[in-house]
Amino acid sequence: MYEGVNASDGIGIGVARVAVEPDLSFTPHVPADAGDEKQRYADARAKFTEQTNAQIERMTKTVGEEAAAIMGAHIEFAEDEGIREMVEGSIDSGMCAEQAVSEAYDTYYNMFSNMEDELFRERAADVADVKNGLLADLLDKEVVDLSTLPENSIVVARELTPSMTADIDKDNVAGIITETGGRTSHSAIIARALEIPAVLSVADVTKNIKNGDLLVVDGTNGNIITSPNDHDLAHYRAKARQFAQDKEALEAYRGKQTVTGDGDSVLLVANIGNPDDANVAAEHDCEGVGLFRSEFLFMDAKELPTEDEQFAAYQKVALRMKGQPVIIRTLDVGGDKEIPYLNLQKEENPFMGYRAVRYCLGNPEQYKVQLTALLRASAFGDVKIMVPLVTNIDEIRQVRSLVETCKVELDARGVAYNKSIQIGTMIETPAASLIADDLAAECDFFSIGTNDLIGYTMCADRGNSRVGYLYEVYQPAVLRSLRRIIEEGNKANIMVGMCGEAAADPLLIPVLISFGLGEFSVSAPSILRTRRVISEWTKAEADALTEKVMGLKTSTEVKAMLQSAAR
Ligand SMILES: C=C(OP(=O)(O)O)C(=O)O
Repeated sequence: MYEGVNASDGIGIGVARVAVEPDLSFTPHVPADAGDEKQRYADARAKFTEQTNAQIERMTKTVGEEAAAIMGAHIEFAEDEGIREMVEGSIDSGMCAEQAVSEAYDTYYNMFSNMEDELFRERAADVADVKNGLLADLLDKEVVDLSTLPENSIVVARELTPSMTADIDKDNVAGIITETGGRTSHSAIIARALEIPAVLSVADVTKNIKNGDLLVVDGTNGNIITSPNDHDLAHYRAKARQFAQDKEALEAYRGKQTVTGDGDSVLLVANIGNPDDANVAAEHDCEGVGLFRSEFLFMDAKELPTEDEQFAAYQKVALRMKGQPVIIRTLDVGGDKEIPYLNLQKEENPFMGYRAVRYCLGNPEQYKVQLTALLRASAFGDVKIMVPLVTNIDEIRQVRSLVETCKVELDARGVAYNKSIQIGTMIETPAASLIADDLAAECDFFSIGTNDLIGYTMCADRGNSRVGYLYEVYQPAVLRSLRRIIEEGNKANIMVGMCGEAAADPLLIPVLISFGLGEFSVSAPSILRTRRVISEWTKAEADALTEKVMGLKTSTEVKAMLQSAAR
């Protein structure tokens, strides 16, 4: 049995599929027969093309034709006549197919990556992908394709990136295990959004678990059971049934208003990462979107999305939410979110570095493209702009000034937008918490990003399990910060929401009700459960518990008291 971070609830029983990069090393040799060697190369090309065509077909259904078309370039490079002649020439002169393919594609890779034109430079990545694909076929190595997994697969990976999950077939994935990441890492957020049980931060799991191993993933408790016996299987099957029944019982909260036990309304909205997630959120009965992580649009692209591309994505969400609020966070790049084509310098301490609003304000022309797209989308719904990683008033003022410039430009273009679009800030740094009173005077709303706020307050990385005992929302320092932010926002009469994962923590919800949180933004699958927990607490009960909790001195005491009070 392995223990890890319980990142996404539920029980998954299935067979391991270890998604590691295959070892594509080979020993160059002189083939006995050049004709046979050319045939191996031809077979590898045919197999690669067939696999890529199948992938294009699947992606067309899941992510649309445009995104799927990108894969077409892979077929072009696999079948390119110039490259083919080069490979076959090398085979004729005595090279094995692996070496001939490797050298030919390396030549093209170097040629593309040294070109002036950015578009051509980007082709270099396609060339490298095709080389690896052909080598994998020649060496008979399996590349795990997450879109074609057999039923009841448990994906075992070092980490789960947004691009890996772009075409994941969630119906066939029974569980996820990764070597890195905590409850608020992006692997965890993705797993919860897909409602796949997940256990993260299990060291060396890609080495210790083998393809085909039978596994149980207990995402609720953070356990992985290897080689389960009949007794284990019966036990976990019963737990899985119970989990499904509990989920079914939550259906009673569908279509209901979100109110506390004594009838006070709060807003219950969803966190999303792409426009299609808005459909999922609506299916889970959200009351709007409290956080659209726009950086996922940028991370899934090969170059900066244009104004029209961004507008189309934001407009889609605005239309889907039919007038309900849609808070879109501007590009939150940096830290753990890398966007290779932005070519950001490597930094000693990326979480403290040139990221999020700092990067955006440092690249105002690029930022204006996003702000303009957001303004245009505001003509189609209640779109609000949210700024990440704010630490001082100047940043909010500069964003406001850029938004005003974009408005003038849109007026000149005769394009419609909401003239009084709201601009708010994430509160996710201790600095923002300490100046929450001043920020409240300059912002239309707050949304507390507890994922980062906990990390920055406690100086503890959310993905580092060795400091996991510090990375706790129940730490008194964090709770005092939350109380202060909510109080200052409420004093200024602006909406105060929370889009960090803590908003869906059933133990913390009474404390948040007592502090006066007005909006809970949670992952789509957490919506009904959060509505139920909110309905279980009256303000007076929440206040009584919170008064006791705020008198405690340690996170352990706080958690124990909240657990003993849980309904
Ligand atoms: C919601 C947050 O942002 P991220 O996308 O970094 O988790 C947060 O920090 O709470």
